[in-house]
Order: sequence, then C-alpha cells, then structure tokens
Amino acid sequence: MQVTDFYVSAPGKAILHGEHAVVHGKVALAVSLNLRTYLRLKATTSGKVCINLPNIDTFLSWDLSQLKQLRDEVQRLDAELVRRLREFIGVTNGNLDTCSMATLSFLYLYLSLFGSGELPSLTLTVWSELPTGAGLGSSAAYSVCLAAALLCASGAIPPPLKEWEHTARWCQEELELINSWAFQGEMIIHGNPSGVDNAVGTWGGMLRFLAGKIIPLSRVPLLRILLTNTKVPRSTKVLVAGVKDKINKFPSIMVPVLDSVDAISCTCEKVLSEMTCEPITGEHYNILEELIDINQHHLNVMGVGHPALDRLCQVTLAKGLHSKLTGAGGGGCGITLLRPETDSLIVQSTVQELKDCGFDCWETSIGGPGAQQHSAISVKEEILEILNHY
Ligand SMILES: Nc1ncnc2c1ncn2[C@@H]1O[C@H](COP(=O)(O)OP(=O)(O)O)[C@@H](O)[C@H]1O
Ligand SMILES: C[C@@](O)(CCOP(=O)(O)O)CC(=O)O
Ligand SMILES: [Mg+2]
Repeated sequence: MQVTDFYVSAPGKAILHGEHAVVHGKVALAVSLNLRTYLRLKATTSGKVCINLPNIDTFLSWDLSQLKQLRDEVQRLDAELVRRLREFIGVTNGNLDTCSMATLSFLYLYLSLFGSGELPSLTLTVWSELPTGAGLGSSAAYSVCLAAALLCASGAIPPPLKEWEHTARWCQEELELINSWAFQGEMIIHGNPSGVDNAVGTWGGMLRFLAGKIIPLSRVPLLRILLTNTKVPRSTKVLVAGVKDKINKFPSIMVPVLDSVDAISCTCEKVLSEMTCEPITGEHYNILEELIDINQHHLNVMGVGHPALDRLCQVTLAKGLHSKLTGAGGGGCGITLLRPETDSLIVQSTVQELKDCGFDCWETSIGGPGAQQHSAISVKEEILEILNHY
C-alpha cells in the first residue's frame, strides 16, 4: 500500500452534441462541468474493506477473508469476475439498481487492481456535487475517482501531490491508465459505454470524441450555459439498450439519424472554432441554436425524449432560448444556450419559470480540470466534513 490517506476528485460533464450516436461510432462534443465527485481513501488495519456512498445511501463492508476467497476462486478477471460478483452481492436479474451498480463497479476495480498479492484493508468514502442518474456523467466521475484512488493505492501510479501543493494532476500516461480503468467501471454501470464520459472526467476541458479517439479542443469560445435537471429519474443503461434495439429494428431509418447527429457535432465544432478566430457574430449563435433544435428532434426520434424535457424546450423557447437534453435523456438534464447579449432579467425569469415546473436550474461554468489529487485544505469545507465523517 503506497498511500495511507488521500483525496481525489473528478468532474461531471455535459454533452453538447452526440449522445447515443457516440455509442455507435459517431462524433460527440463534450465539456467538463464545475460540479465534481470527491473520494477519500483511508488505509486501515481493521481487516475490512468499507465503502460509504452517502449520495445513494449505501454503506457496506466486507471482511478481507471473504474478498480473498472470492478473488482466489476466479481465474479470469473479466466476464467471470463480474458473474461471480453479481452472485456475491446477491443480484439475480439483469438490471442493476443504483446501489448494486456502484458496489459492483467498486468490487470489480478493487479485485482487479489488487489481482495478485495482499488485499489491503481500506475505507473509501465518495461524495458528489452531481445529481446521480441525471445525464451529467456522475457514473463516470465516480469511476474515474475509484480508478485514480485504487491505482494509487496499489502503487500502479504515484500520488502526484507534493507536500506544498493543494491540487495536482497525473502525467499523460498515468491519466490514460486511469481512463482505461474508469472505462471498466463505466462498463459495469452503462453496459456498453462509448467512453466519452470517463474521458471528460479524466482530462477535463472540452473534447471531441470519436470511436475511443480523444481530441482536446483547446480553442473554444466561452459559452454561457443554463443547466436544468427535470429530476425525472432514468437509467443510462436502459436508454442506451433501447436505442440499440431501435437501430436493430429499423436500421435504414435510424442509421441516417445517427449520421445526421454526427454532422451536427462536426458543424458545431467548426462554428466553435470559427468563433475563436474571427469576431463572434449573431449568425454564429443562430447556427448553434438551430443545431440544438435539430439534435433535440433527433434524440426524440431515437426514443430518449420525455414530456419534462419537452416542457423545458417550450419554456425556454418562449423566452427565445434553445435547449436540448444532455446525456442519456429519458428525463434527467437539459442544456440551454445563453447568448452573450441575453439579458440577466430574461435569464432570471427563465430560471424562475423552470423552477416553477419543479425543475432545478442554474447557470453553470464549464471546462473545469480533470481528475486530480487534493490536499485536505483544498477540498471545500462542507464536502470535507462529509468525507471525514465516516
Ligand atoms: N456519488 C456516487 N456514489 C455512488 N454511486 C454513484 C455516485 N455517482 C454515480 N454513481 C453510480 O452511477 C449510477 C448513475 O449512472 P448513470 O445511470 O450512468 O447516470 P449519470 O452518469 O448520468 O449520472 C448510479 O446509479 C450509481 O450506481
Ligand atoms: C448516452 C451516452 O452517450 C451518454 C450517457 O451519459 P450519462 O450517463 O447520461 O451522463 C452513453 C455513452 O456515451 O456511453
Ligand atoms: Mg453515466
């Protein structure tokens, strides 16, 4: 065990364009948010592994001897381990609930990363500022934190924080390792993830994602975005599977829709890059707004809309603002583009109307840093209190 007590965090994300299509090899544009998931890992001598996940009311512990027996029974650390772990935590049917998904991905990463040698006794606590299961990539931020913390604890990567620093990030190669293990965690939660969410959680900023290839977009204009959480619960795994069924059932109808979403992402990327090298005009924003509208229609065609998201689009359009769902849809969150000249009174009255619909709504800043290690002093006081409570 390399480290005894440390904190890591990873950001959530918003997908501007390309959700779902990205699972089928199309381009997505995604950006990190200023909302983060924090994890504290503490080495203990209790002979137990404990996880505290207060966001989802999950508090579990296992004796090391139980976990050691489980690990030694399993020869291959992939499908067989997942099958045995499902039995171990008592999941019998196909779809996992919130608690089982989080537990299974933790146990999978823990047993895989300590595949040989001693299993360490530890307590892990996670707290997120992100709503879970709402399209802002909470599963990926959770998986990135788990991967970073457990890779550090196993000695596979070093803790980057120097004594005098408040936050520190890993080097490129180490981030790639974190990202690849976070993807394994996402596989358990999503079934068939594209990898875009864990890439944003790992690297932060804005990026273009295509079939596993990640291109950071360094020259992007400052965008003002309103985030709305309809609070309608949904599961990414179920929605992604539904889109796949529709593509299989109607390939000649659905494939052109996916191609069109790909073209929307590429057009958006082009406009964003133009906005950084020439004076920003109203026409740039007109195009961005039209792309949002077209994509929202496509997402409805894919079957991932929801009446609450329609409501969001109607309320904002009545104020001259354009919205689309973000993430897996089926409820969860939407984004609304604010123009630079959008009056703060318009923003305020829109936020109020959306709140009156029962939604949470706030203007967000985008492009926060990717996975990082923290000194205790750099973790917000209220979050530190929760992490240190267990
Ligand atoms: N802070 C957290 N603590 C524990 N589990 C979490 C946390 N954040 C996310 N998860 C896991 O991720 C799941 C949500 O993932 P998902 O359906 O992909 O929605 P999203 O990624 O859009 O928030 C939760 O059901 C839970 O298993
Ligand atoms: C629908 C999808 O494109 C994004 C899902 O994001 P979220 O879990 O809803 O935050 C799936 C994926 O890319 O793996
Ligand atoms: Mg997710």
